[in-house]
Amino acid sequence: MTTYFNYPEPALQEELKRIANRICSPGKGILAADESGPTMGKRLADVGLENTDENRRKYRQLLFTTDKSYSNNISGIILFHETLYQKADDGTMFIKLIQDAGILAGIKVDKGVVPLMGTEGEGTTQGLDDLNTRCAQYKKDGCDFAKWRCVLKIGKNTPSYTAILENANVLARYASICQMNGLVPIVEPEILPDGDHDLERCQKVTETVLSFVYKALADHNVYLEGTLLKPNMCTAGQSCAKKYTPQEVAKATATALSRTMPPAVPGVTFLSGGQSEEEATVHLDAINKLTEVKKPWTLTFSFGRALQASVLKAWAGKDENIGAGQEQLKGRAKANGEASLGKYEWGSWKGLQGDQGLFIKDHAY
Ligand SMILES: O=P(O)(O)OC[C@H]1O[C@](O)(COP(=O)(O)O)[C@@H](O)[C@@H]1O
Repeated sequence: MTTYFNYPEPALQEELKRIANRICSPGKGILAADESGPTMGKRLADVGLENTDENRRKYRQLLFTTDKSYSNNISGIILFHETLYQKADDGTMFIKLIQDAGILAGIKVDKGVVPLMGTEGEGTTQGLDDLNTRCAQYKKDGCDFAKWRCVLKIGKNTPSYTAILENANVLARYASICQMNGLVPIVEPEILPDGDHDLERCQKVTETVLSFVYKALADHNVYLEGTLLKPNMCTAGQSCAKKYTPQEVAKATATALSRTMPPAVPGVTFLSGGQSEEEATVHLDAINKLTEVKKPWTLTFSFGRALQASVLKAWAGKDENIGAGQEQLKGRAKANGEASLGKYEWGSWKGLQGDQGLFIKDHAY
């Protein structure tokens, strides 16, 4: 084994670091609006709408025509391929609306989860084959960062060594291809909340998974200052009888990160993973308020469901409700922005969806 390797050229390092640090601007986080077609179909069905191109476009238009003040709390938006090339009613490209609001555009580049043979229902994420070409095009088309999601399951025998190793490696390979093309990779090894495991088990699995991820990133010469991590918060399984306080969740989460994640990484952008909107905000706030564990990174949000559930409910597919939906987006984004600074007053913005859980069983895809 040789220990010789190169980091990216200085100009590329600067570019990647600049993007990652901008996403981590104080009081800001990411709106994950990158739901794939089938996932968006479920969201639209919840408000009685058909999963058509036009309904998806109209919903995303609502998000991106929110008045620019939402950029006080949103530094980046993750898009799905289709959305990147869609336009508003007046012909303006969505990506232009996003950039004009001072927000960075990101793109989901994975192509979904496929089964891993010989495992107990585990999977890996595909999409590497043409990734280099796609990343080069996305950069040209205005994207500054990318996202790739892997899923791991907690069970008696899972996650298996096979799944942990394979998912860490595919994330590292994805990250290196993104960086070669000037895109900051958001590395997302999501440990699903399904199951009756307790908080400690989730913390231990998170520590193991993240230690493999950072070993793989090192093995692939990934430039850590130009990456972001999108992990699950450490919570007990959805069907665990024992309930934990936000402070306990915060301590488990911060401890798991402090044991595995290098300080060179600028930030953590948590996924919401089926928590209610308010629960995800309170947990993020508790993590930032915690003082007893070292946290040398920005700790913020990259929520999908927990930023959009109230928006969808307020909109309900009706033009006259567009403004009401946008108010929900601004309110929740502001609450999460405060939480990313540890300054959220719990319960001060319940939104329409508030405490209602957003859990989807086996949310592989
Ligand atoms: O199943 P899909 O369509 O890939 O969506 C998965 C979703 O999971 C996320 O990674 C995290 O979303 P949540 O915050 O709702 O857990 C989103 O970015 C993405 O939209």
